[in-house]
Amino acid sequence: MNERFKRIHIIVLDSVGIGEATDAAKYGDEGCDTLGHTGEAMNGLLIPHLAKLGLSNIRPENPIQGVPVQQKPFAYYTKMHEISAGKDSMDGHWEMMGLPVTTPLHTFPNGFPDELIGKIEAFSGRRIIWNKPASGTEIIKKFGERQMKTGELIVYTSGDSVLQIAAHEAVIPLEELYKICDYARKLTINEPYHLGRVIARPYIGDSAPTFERTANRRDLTLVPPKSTVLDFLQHAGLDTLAVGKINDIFSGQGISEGWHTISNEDGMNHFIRLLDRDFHGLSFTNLVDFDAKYGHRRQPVLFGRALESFDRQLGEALPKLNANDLLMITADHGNDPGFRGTDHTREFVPLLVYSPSFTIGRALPVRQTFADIGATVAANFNTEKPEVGESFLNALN
Ligand SMILES: O=P(O)(O)O[C@H]1O[C@H](CO)[C@@H](O)[C@H]1O
Ligand SMILES: [Mn+2]
Ligand SMILES: [Mn+2]
Repeated sequence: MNERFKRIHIIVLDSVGIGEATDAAKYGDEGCDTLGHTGEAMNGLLIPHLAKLGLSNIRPENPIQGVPVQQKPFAYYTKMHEISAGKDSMDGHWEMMGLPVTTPLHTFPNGFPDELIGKIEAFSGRRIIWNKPASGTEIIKKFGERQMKTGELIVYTSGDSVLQIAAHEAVIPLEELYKICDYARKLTINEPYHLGRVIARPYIGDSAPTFERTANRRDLTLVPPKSTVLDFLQHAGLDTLAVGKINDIFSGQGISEGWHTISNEDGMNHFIRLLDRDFHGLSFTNLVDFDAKYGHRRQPVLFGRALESFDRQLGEALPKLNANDLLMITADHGNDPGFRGTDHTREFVPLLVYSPSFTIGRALPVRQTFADIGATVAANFNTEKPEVGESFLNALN
């Protein structure tokens, strides 16, 4: 096979956007800027490896605080528009793999219809409480102790297309929670629901102040309705290795091996171990703590510290890359911890593209869709091409 890189690695910094998208107003998100506001809250971010790759070069007119614009960046750098009709993880990741989500998924700002709730109650034999938007950590503080007594299911949603069920692990065993979520998933695939995800949200603890969500979270997405670049790679006999929630996001489609992780640190350790493995194809890693632990919680300083920790681990990973490796660092949407509300924000996402085979990095034109990533991967491995997306492989010298 005549290919440029033997291994391509994509790392998705979940929700690390780089400033409002041109269509941010449509989402009520004017003024959002995840990286900018995080840099300000930190009085400067200490992320020397991302800096050297050229993170601030993406917007030299408004550099991220603490991240100097480089004279000689190591990576090709740019930002990407999202064309999907939503700003959730599924939209972002599917689009990266050549399948933008053009029919908007439905959201339920007033809660789910009685018909659906009734069916889940009948199936589970448990009553449902709340059934409105909420922050997941707040809702277990509010209703967790009650759930421990009654065994009711806490159902909540958000600005995303999600139905989430919070359940204390000692009251509603994991296996039972997963079964209920599976059932809810089947009911909500088609119209009138067309829901992006059902998420199992288990937690532990004795009382409200000690409640803690566990890594047994499971995201049940939709099966991609068409093949993605992951499928094309798999059909071509290449490895498609998924770290973190990638496997869930694609419902396992086109993924040869997948591993759940418990934290960003665990995800990066896993990625670093994969670099020691002689595989042929794609590694695809999602680091969700930025989003789940800090973005939705609107904690800019903790968000910033998580970026600094990531950067330290990136420093361990970079020397393990060789000339046959291509690394792309990007994000799936924004989630500005300095913004109002608790939802994702419609932003440009950064794209840093690095290989030790490059002599120097340069600016790439702003990408019109995240699908350019998938198109580039497909071009590199000479597989079937996605319908959407333009490869930038030839721009990399
Ligand atoms: O508040 P928590 O439970 O973290 O939920 C958040 O996580 C969901 C999935 O990313 C989002 O839709 C938002 O609701
Ligand atoms: Mn996400
Ligand atoms: Mn999120």
